[in-house]
Formats: sequence, C-alpha cells, structure tokens
Amino acid sequence: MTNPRQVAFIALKEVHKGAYADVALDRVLQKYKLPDNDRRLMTELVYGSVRRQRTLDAIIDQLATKKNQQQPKDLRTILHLGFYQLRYQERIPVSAAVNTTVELAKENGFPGLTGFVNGLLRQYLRLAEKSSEPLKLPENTVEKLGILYSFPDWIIEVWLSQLGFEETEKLCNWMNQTPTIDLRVNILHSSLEEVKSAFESAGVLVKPIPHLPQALRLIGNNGAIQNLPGFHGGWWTVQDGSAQLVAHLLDPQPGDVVIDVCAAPGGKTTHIAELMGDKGKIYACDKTPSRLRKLKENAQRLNLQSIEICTGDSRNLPQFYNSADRVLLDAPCSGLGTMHRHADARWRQTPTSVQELSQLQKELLSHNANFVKTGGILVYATCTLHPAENEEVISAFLAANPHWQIEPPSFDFGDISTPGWLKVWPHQLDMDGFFMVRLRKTKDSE
Ligand SMILES: C[S@@+](CC[C@H](N)C(=O)[O-])C[C@H]1O[C@@H](n2cnc3c(N)ncnc32)[C@H](O)[C@@H]1O
Repeated sequence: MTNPRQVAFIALKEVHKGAYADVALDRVLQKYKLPDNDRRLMTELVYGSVRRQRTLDAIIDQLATKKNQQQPKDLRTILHLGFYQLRYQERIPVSAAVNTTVELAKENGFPGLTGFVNGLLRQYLRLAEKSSEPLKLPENTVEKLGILYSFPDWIIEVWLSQLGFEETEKLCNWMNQTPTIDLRVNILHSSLEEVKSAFESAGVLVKPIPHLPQALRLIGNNGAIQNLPGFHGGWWTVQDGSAQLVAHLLDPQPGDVVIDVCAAPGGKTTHIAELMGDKGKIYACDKTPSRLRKLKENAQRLNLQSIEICTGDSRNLPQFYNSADRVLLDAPCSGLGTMHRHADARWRQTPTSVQELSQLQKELLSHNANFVKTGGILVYATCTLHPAENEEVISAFLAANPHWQIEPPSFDFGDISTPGWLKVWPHQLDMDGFFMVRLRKTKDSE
C-alpha cells in the first residue's frame, strides 16, 4: 500500500488503542515502504493529528450534531485527518484534502457517510472564508488557550500561573512546532570546525548555538541522522542545547568520581566523560536495562572508557556513601519541557502522574545526596516546567538538609531566578524546556 493518508490512518488507529505515536509510526514505516515525500507527509499527518487532537475535536463538536466522543472511533480519526489538513497544511490544496478524506471514509467502513464527511469539511471551509478563526472559542482563558493550542486545561493552568497570558500563548505556539535537532561535538575526537566543514561538504547546513561551546544546530530536514558525516566515528552525538547545559553546570574535572544516578541512554553521562577528558570514573546507574544497552552503545561509539554501568533502582544503591566528587540526578519527569518532541506526551501525563513523579524525585534526591563527599556537588535536573517537580523538590530537600546550599551557575543563561536555579523557558531561548540547579554539600550531615 502506498497511500500516505491510508497509512497515517492505520498508525493513528494504533495510537488511539494506546500505542506511543513514535512507536506506531515506526511500525507502519517498516511495513509500508513509502517514497520520501509521502513518508514526510504521513509523519506530519500522524504527529499533527495527535498533537492537535483537542482543537480538531472542538471543530467536530461545533459542526456535527453528535459530539466527537459519540462519533464512531475510526470516523473521528478520519475527520481529524481531514480537518488537520484544512486548518494546518496550507500546502495541501483544499480539494485534495476534502476528496482524500471522503475517500478514506469510503474505504474504511463508512461508504454511507461520505456525504456527511464532505458536508462537514465544506462547512468548515465556508466558515474559514468568512473569518480568520472559524472555531468558536470559549470566554474562559484556560479553556480558550487549551482549545486553540490543543493542550489539557491543567497544563495551561501550570503555565499561566508562572508566565501570565502573553508568555503562555508564546510557549503554547512554540510547543506545537516541529522540533529542531542539535548536536554536541565530541571534543576528544573532533572539533566544531571539523564537523561543520564535513557537514557543509555533504550539503548539510549547521549553525553554532550561542554560549554552548560544543553545540551545532542542524538547519533544515536532513533525513537519517546515522548517515551524517562523523556519526560512526563518534565525532558527535544528538543532544538538545539545553540538555548540554546540565553537564556544564556540574562542571566535572579530570580524575573526578562522578555518579550519574539516572543515566540512560547516556546523553549526559557521555558529555561528562568528554568534559573530564575521559579521565576518572563515572558510574552510570539506571533501572532500565534496555536504556542502559543504548548507553553502552553510545559510549562505545564515542570511544569513551571511563564509564561503568550499574543496573538497579537508584533509591536503593548502597555502595557509594560519601564517595563522589559529583552526583548528577537527571530525574525521571513529566517532560512538559519537551512536548514538541513527543506528540502524545500532553495527553499521557496528568496532575496525578506529576504528583507521583514529584514523590519519586524527592526520594531519589534524598538518597543520592548521601553519595556526595563533603564539599562536593550535586546537580538536579529535569526536562519539565512543573514547579512540583522542580522548585518544590529542591525547597523540600534544602529545608530537610541545612548542610546543603545552592550555588548559582557561573554562566549567564536563561532565567536564573533567586535563589539560583536555572529554568530554560523554550519560547525565550529556542531550546527544550529544562530546570537545573547546582547544590554544594557544605559539611557532613549530623
Ligand atoms: C530523564 S531520563 C535520563 C536521561 C539521561 N540522563 C540522558 O541524559 O540520556 C530518566 C531516567 O531515569 C530512569 N529511572 C526512573 N526511575 C528510576 C529509579 N527509581 N532508579 C534508577 N533509574 C530510574 C529511567 O529509566 C530513565 O532512563
């Protein structure tokens, strides 16, 4: 089968049964071999329909007599695909969007409803001719932003409470765009100039990222990452700019003992090893063996020797008391700062899952802080923008551990609020949302 819309429909059916969007997409891409252009269109339609689900459902609710939840599941998916193209894909001619959606309905169990599908899409087009916003939006600010930008109300509330209306709207917009790809150059085996010129010779453009000495951002869509020059030689690794900041904040030194307690798949572990000149010892701990296998592959590809893997729950690691110069806790989190990378993430997390994660983060922090020597450093980081997983975790830890204190970053980057934690707001800095804080153990606990 080579019809990209039909393949998108099959992937979306999997997502609605509970599959992760990227997993469902990979599965159909393996099964149905599509030419590059169709592959790109199909990917856009799947991720876009998942991301914009709330907005698309609101359109169905406005135009159809039956609400989206009452429509047959597959028909709702087909309508999502149709409305997504009409609302967000200006490059697709309107007639193609309408006709292919009607065809999808006919071919997938709804031959009797082609008139309904056609009518609904054309009704939307008539409204779009009359007004730049065909969708009727509620007065309530939270719901309005939630429907317009397709986020659950609770996420909008979390952002509004920290940012206010204008900045929240900018952040919502940012989170709905196609993610960029950043690289971190492995300074032990290459240099920024070498990677840049190898890429340019291969016709791939990159640009540096201000303040980040090892970072390059890819410009444009370049196909499979493994085919870019230097990948197999370990010249670089894919890592977003804001994730690169974390190891700089830790500032590891050659010869240090470092414990990375939630390490897999090793983006930050390998960065730490590079900054240490691969001299010293990094214990890379994680509870997920499949992710640790990736870490091992990454370390091998980057030709790093100083990393030792340990598998298990880092709330119970027994052997490291008072032994580390530095500990990194890159905690499991709700990922609210990276939702542009995971189309379905906004629908998977809930206020309850955030509370559970906050509890886990507190346990990980209080246990692993014991591993730091007096005078040593612990960096706590997450890729979420929820205070319950960030500021509140740190405040609770400091209240219970007066022999620890925050050290503000020595570099100037992002929103470094008193008392010194660094919060990267993606719409301000054009990189993933992150929170990180550097803590020093000033004396032994009593
Ligand atoms: C944010 S990811 C780490 C990303 C990694 N630091 C990097 O830069 O590539 C969080 C990791 O925590 C691990 N994790 C979750 N709960 C854990 C626990 N109780 N003990 C150890 N690892 C845990 C997950 O398996 C996941 O790999």
